[in-house]
Amino acid sequence: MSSEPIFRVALRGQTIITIPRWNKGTAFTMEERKAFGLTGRLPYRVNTLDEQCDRAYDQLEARPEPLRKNTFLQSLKDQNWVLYYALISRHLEELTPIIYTPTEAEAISNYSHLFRRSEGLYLTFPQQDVMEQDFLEQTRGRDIDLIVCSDAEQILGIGDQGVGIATAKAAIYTLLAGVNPSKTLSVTLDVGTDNEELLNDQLYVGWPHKRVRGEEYDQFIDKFVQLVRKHHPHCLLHFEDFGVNNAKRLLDIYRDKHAVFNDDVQGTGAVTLATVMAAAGVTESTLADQRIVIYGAGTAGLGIARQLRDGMVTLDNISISDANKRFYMLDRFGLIKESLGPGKIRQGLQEFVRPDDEWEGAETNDKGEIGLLEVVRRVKPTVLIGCSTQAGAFTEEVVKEMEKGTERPIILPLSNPSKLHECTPQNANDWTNGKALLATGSPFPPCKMPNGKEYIVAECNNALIYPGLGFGAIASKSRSLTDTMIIAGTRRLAELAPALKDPDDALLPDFGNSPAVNLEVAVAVAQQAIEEGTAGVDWKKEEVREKVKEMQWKPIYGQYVYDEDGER
Ligand SMILES: NC(=O)c1ccc[n+]([C@@H]2O[C@H](COP(=O)([O-])OP(=O)(O)OC[C@H]3O[C@@H](n4cnc5c(N)ncnc54)[C@H](O)[C@@H]3O)[C@@H](O)[C@H]2O)c1
Ligand SMILES: O=C(O)C[C@H](O)C(=O)O
Ligand SMILES: [Mg+2]
Repeated sequence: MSSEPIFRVALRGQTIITIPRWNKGTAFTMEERKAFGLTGRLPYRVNTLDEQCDRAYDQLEARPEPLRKNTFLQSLKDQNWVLYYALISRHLEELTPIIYTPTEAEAISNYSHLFRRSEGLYLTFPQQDVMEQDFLEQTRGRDIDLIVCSDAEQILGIGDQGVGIATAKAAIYTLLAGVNPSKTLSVTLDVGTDNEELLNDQLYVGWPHKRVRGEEYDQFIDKFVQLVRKHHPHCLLHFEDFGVNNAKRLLDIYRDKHAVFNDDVQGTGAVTLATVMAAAGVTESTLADQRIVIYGAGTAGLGIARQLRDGMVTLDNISISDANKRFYMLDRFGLIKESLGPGKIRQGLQEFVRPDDEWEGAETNDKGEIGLLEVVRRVKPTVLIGCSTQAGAFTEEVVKEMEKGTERPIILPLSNPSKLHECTPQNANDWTNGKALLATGSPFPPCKMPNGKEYIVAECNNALIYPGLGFGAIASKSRSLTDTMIIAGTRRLAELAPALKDPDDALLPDFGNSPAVNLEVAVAVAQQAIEEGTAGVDWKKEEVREKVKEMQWKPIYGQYVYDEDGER
């Protein structure tokens, strides 16, 4: 007996082949073609999904530039979801960087010029009087598990792009965790842009207006969040690439009221904690043993600091104030120290401010600021993390200075896309004679070690964990995604680090294994949710894995039966 799922579908003819959720193209069987009025709409030959993947892959390979591949895959997604996800799943390591980081950054910065077809929901500030109608137009009667939203103010490291990103992040949830794409919604919250180039571009498709800020902005966001809460109280609401003054602030406002998740704060914090845990395993030290310098104290920098700090408190049993002392944060005014004053010390950073007397006699610039080299010289960090968007900030001098103070420097240049990395892994490897333990935000090829061997550079990108964190919460019908659920997922990821078996191996599992890794994370998160009473299911601990697996959407077609009362 076939285990193929059966779908009862109420659409026929031209309609069914133009809806990507239902379209099978040449894979509609002869029986389906007859039942759905398709015999004359398709050429004779019935293809398997494998054959369709081979054809699409050949077409893709005919396009040499990554951006053209991205455009091709975008149109495939507009035509046929199963084929799109099946194709990418079969070439995961090659094609994830095409639909996601780093190529997606290029696609987003060219969004208005590459624009072909709209995707998801666009909520625009001047049209907010019809926000609820627009929202219901796309969600009425739908069972929504996940909403990914962005106001596109700080897209990766490329800044204010007006519109973009939410759709790529949602696709990764499906690809790597198995979130059903028909139960997701990507939302662009268009509140304008301060990007002059876009404002002056006749072809810019977003609202050509300066960004709305302050109370008006907050009211707009609140109106949207209240709609989500009213119509889909159980869905996970994922915030992506909001600006530094909004990301953490909005998370704090809404996290007690709904299951919300900020990927740049929490996802980045989690994947970085797992990486540092694995590196500490290699150096046979604890988290609390580390001296950590974070260069770039914005959304990601603060999220990482807090997550690593909470990791020390939970896993190493030290007090919060002791843990805070392990951190040295730098931003555009150099080291974050007391005398910078509140104007330069952002909300949330107070816990990590260094006392001035600790820095007496330090080398400063003419404004009294203490730079990275001096901090590294004095602190002798064991961990150096970059999330500053400043390409090349980890210079040879800085890295060599770090190497003098620690045997295995843990260096994580996390700024995306690739061209914004604080240093290349190969440079860090060369400058430390192969001693550095490395992970980067975007994919990089392996480093050549001085002994001729290759060192695999782990990809410390939140995509290795956020799909699993989110799916764990969705599957267990959790009312919130708590810090303890995030720690549970992070610990599971850290346990899977290849470096724990072989210290010369990568600090994180390979991206090619990311679906299996995200499943492990989702199971750990769901188990934790059940244990702490956040979950809305009453599964026994030992059945969680099977239940989570059963809920995963897979890119296979299934069999269609025509039914007037069926799905649309
Ligand atoms: N690897 C990942 O998973 C991951 C996740 C999130 C963000 N990121 C990357 O991290 C970078 C920052 O993202 P964000 O959302 O935190 O942006 P952000 O704008 O909130 O933070 C960037 C910070 O860097 C600071 N900065 C700018 N110039 C500096 C300088 N010369 N010296 C020191 N600090 C400087 C800014 O003042 C700001 O505080 C981006 O490139 C983003 O792609 C990576
Ligand atoms: O999008 C990514 O690749 C990771 C992260 O969310 C970022 O903003 O850089
Ligand atoms: Mg992001």
